[in-house]
Amino acid sequence: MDSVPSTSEIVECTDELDAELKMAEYAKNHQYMPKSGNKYSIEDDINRLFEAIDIRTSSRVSGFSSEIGRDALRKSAMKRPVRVGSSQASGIGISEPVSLKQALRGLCISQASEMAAMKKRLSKPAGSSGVSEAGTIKKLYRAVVVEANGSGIPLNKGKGNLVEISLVPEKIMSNSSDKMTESLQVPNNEVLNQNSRPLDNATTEKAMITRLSSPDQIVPLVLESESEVSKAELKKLNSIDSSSINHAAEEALEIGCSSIQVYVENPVPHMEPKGKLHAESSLSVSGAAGKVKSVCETPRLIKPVFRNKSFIRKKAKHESTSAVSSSNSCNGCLSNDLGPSTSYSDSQTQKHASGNGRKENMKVSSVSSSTNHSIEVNSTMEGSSFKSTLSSNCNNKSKALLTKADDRSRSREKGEFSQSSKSSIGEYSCSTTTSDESNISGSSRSGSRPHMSKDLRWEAIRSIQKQHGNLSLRHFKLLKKLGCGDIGTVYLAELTGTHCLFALKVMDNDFLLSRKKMPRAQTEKEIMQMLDHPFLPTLYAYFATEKLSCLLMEYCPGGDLHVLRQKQSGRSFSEQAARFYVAEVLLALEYLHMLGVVYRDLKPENILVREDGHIMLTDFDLSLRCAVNPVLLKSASPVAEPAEKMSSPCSESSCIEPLCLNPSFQVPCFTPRLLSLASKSRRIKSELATQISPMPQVVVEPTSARSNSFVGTHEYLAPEIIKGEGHGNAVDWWTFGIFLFELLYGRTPFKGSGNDETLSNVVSHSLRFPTSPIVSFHARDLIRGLLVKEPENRLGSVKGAAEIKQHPFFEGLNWALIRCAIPPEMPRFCDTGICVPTAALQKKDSSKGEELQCTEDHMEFDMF
Ligand SMILES: Nc1ncnc2c1ncn2[C@@H]1O[C@H](COP(=O)(O)OP(=O)(O)OP(=O)(O)O)[C@@H](O)[C@H]1O
Repeated sequence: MDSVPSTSEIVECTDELDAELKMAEYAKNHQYMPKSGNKYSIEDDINRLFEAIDIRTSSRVSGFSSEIGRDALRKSAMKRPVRVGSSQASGIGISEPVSLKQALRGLCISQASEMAAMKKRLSKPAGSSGVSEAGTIKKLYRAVVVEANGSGIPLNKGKGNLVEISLVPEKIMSNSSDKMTESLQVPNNEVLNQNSRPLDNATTEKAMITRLSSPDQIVPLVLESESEVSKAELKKLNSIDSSSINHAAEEALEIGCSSIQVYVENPVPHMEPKGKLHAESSLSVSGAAGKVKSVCETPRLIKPVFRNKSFIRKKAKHESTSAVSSSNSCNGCLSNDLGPSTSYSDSQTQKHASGNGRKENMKVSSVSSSTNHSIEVNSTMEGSSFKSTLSSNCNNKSKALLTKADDRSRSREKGEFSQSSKSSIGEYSCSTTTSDESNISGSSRSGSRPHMSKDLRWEAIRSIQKQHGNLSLRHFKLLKKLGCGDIGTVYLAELTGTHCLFALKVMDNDFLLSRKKMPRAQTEKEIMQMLDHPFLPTLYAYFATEKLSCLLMEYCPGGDLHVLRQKQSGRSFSEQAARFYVAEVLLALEYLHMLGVVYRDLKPENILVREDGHIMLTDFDLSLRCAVNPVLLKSASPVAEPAEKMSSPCSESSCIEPLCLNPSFQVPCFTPRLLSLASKSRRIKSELATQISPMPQVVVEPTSARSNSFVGTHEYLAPEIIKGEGHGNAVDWWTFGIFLFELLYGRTPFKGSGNDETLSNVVSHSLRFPTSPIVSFHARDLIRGLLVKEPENRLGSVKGAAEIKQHPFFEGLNWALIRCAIPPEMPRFCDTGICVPTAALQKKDSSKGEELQCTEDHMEFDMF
């Protein structure tokens, strides 16, 4: 296991750069030194940033410099490439031959601006805001520096109005391993009837959260020794705060779990299988069904509106969105119906004919499930996890579905619903790079999450906080169970009185502690706190009681890609559809890598489909946190960039077609079209490339991250993980290759008859493509590049996502606007049962009787 330095390292081997840097250094020393102690100009900042990313020196300097200003700059520089990456992702790369300094200025200018703004704020008299100077500095410092105090406790406990900026984690999570013998389970059937049981404490019934004990569930195991998980970890988990992330431990004691209000009918009989876990609960899950009338309104696509719009049920005032700004659109307040709007109009979506205030009954039935097991090498455990279910919200009537978690039941749903035998290997050991578990830079404040800043759910949360203080479980109505994973159960929850819907992940602290899964829960929480990306979930709040820890997340109603794939003809996606999904996943992975997160558990089951048809990559408890350092590389393949640009079908600079690449330099767009032959095209591209000075490329990939953990999913495990050779970021590119393969061919390439055979195949079998369906050369070529067994030769291992994005398979794709592209498929709520005619539904229900019976044999209850 290699150790990874936590320092920034910029690699640039050209003399030109040396000269530039020397010039910058000279300029810094002779001209740009600030005249006074605190009067810095932007130019100064730029030069300081030069210094901060100095190739030679920074590589030798500790990443934890005690010199705050320098450290902040370095971290800013580290953060900066995230934006650069975004811009690359947006196809807004530097396209003209400019000097290195110009290029770096371009890269650093906003950093400098930020610094200038900060300094301005710093120079503000402390008294003006009533805050001490020290406090102000502390806040500002916090805003740009990832804390590494090891405690996980931010300097400011989120009480101020500090806008925090998520930055790159400096260190990897501490070595930890999970040896689990049991996982959370789910109830088979539950009915949460809002209507018949009005929300008040008098009528609140206890709900039970059950855990199934599925023989198929294999649990994460411990490969490496780990320090004992203790109460201290729980404390740490709960101690992290940020504005709307509430720490309600104290409050929890006050309110207890009885504050969870769930309306149920006919509680499920208490089953007590072997290895059961019992606990008194304040939640109850019922097996009987209330009924929800539902009207399916097929989504009418006018213009894709990105996120936010459908999880708030209250009628909202119109908010227009444009293609470009749609990601910020908040169409959140909808009707009083349960669930999201089905209209995709950018301007009229919020006008939902809802049954104003009318309460609905929900019928929760098991329809779809997918296995998503965790595996442990040294020990196995029973259990199973759930796949997403869809609670739909067609205008007046809705029927929510509940998935259940038994493999046997899944197998019986074959043909119609998802069935996945893929299991996540959850060994949680560790890594290499120095890690500071307290590096939590994220904040749940909407202000620090630009792409979600207009989301009305933030407002709803704030309003509750204003009225009641901290957010806690008592503020939510749990509408139905969405699924159950290794570390928690996810519910569809409504913030009472706001009509805002969320996915609420509830974790049992005792369970986490006893199963040594607390580190996983903490990892997930810490990672989610950092996220602010259209294809990654937003964490609205975290709160905890003595018994429970809760993550309040964005609700994603469209099921997962595994389920969706099963529904395709031939059980595989068309190439166009696959390209769309993998492209969005690629952007999500790129972003995660920039944050120092190696995802490690990519598979269709972990990719949820939003209401708008775009994806959301979830599940970070097996991810690896590590140091990531911006690296400046001189382009080794000057052809690549121009090639991408040459591939554009359109030269209109104003073109905003998502699938149209907008060339940023003047090349006649017809040229490559006229020279359609590949060889001619390549030659032209090559010639053009020589006319363009290749620019150094900033790469922000955790290329040196190493871990020996045995983590992943059998069919998706990279050879280096299986061989125990230690792994790094390249594992995500391997899994990305398997993922693309599965989407296109409907199966994974190395699957054997059993897990052992699968692992053996991964290591020793060469890649073979099925003859059917027909898949293009480019797609196969990309898969081939990704499924290279030696990680160092694998596509993406050096330059990360940037390398992969340049592959011809993605030719013509506008990365910047893919979030506005029309998805291959819009979630059809009917598919999940919401609009299924009664007769059909009854048929489904009766067909599930046997399955439920089987499931119950392995059911155990864990009452929170
Ligand atoms: N934000 C969400 N919106 C809708 N459904 C969700 C959301 N998050 C999770 N789910 C559903 O809940 C299920 C359980 O999720 P969870 O993340 O707890 O477990 P998992 O995905 O099985 O992974 P793991 O066991 O590794 O934690 C998922 O499979 C998914 O179906």
